Amino acid sequence: MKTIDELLHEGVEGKRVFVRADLNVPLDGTTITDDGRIRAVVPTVEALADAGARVVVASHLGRPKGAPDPAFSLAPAAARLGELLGADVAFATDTVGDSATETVAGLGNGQVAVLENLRFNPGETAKDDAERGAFADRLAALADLYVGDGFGAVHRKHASVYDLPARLPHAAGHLIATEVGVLKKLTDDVQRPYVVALGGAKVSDKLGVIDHLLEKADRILIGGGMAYTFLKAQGHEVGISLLQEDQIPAVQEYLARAKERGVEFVLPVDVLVASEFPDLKTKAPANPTTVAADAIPADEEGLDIGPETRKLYASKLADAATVFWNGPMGVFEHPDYAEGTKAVAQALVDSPAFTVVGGGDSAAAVRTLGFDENAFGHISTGGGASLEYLEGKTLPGLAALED
Ligand SMILES: Nc1ncnc2c1ncn2[C@@H]1O[C@H](COP(=O)(O)OP(=O)(O)OP(=O)(O)O)[C@@H](O)[C@H]1O
Ligand SMILES: O=C(O)[C@H](O)COP(=O)(O)O
Repeated sequence: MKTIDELLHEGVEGKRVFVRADLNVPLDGTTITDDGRIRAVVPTVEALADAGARVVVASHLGRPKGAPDPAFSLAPAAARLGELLGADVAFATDTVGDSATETVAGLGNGQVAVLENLRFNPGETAKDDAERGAFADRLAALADLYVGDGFGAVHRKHASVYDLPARLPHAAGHLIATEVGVLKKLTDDVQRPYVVALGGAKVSDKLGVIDHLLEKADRILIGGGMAYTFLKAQGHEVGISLLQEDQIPAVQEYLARAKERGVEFVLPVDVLVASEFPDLKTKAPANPTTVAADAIPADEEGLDIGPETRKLYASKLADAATVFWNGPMGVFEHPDYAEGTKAVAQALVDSPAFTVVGGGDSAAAVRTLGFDENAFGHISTGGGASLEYLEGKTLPGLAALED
């Protein structure tokens, strides 16, 4: 894979360089609530601009339906990028239309522009190769070179991620190089004990990675909304907790395989429950109660791990040499259900292990709960991308940069 350093060495002055970033940041209206993904692409944009390139930054944001939708505009992200660079950043109000063409044509050497959300065009995410290719052709007309640096989106076979690099000389940016370097350590030469903490809500998305981790990890801690499918698979009632009934047989198979292979699976021993999901807007007190994990009342749902589980998980993380953590332990957005996530984050901060946090929500949780991101070994900008990398899948956006 050619690196951006090689590209810079060859010279980029006056060249139009298309940087595929992942500026898919959480927004509250037009306010960015966590700018981690924008900060992560700054070194690449800065290096190119300093070398005199005309930098065209492009990204998706959210999942608009292939047509312009102001709620998903990249304008706030473009403004934030300008603040971080300390420079004016031009903004094109479309992706391949007149605004994009004029904005790119107006760039001087060392200047930066951001295009509007790539997913406003149906060609970006089209399943049909020809439709994606036609959009990629139009994007290619805007640039001379391509730099892939949107690690969070490399698992998507989308026009700007997969088809465009085939049409332009290309290289990997600094962020992709860092992310791949760190995640490679977890797949190739991991230091043991290797402990994995998994939480969050998307059980079915994460089963693939558990399948893979059974071959790699020494211990797997399960929390968050995932825990209830595991508790149910062990024969416990889980009330009205998040449950993926169709995944129970797969989970049972994993629990059995873990036993055979000597991989320790750790499940919550107690949980915080309430009869309804908390109000995340008003954050009104939720008054949860603590119950044993095998005694969840029929009309209540589990929303965080309990105090005994917090202690247990901290002790199970304490002797690790490597930790990978994906997914919050509870509904951390509400203060009454943030303690489990805080306890795991604190255990990682206290640990001498090499710690990697993966997943958009987990990374945002770490920052919004007030932890210093430098206290972790690495905070990945990839959610699905980091999981699919660990699963050993071929990621279209990395494969496209290989040749
Ligand atoms: N017990 C629970 N019941 C319901 N939802 C929960 C529970 N525990 C955690 N969650 C929710 O899970 C969500 C995060 O899950 P998700 O699987 O998306 O995490 P992630 O892997 O960090 O992020 P992503 O994959 O989106 O990058 C949070 O919004 C949190 O409120
Ligand atoms: O948030 C993410 O994981 C990436 O930006 C990819 O977004 P997507 O899941 O909408 O493709």
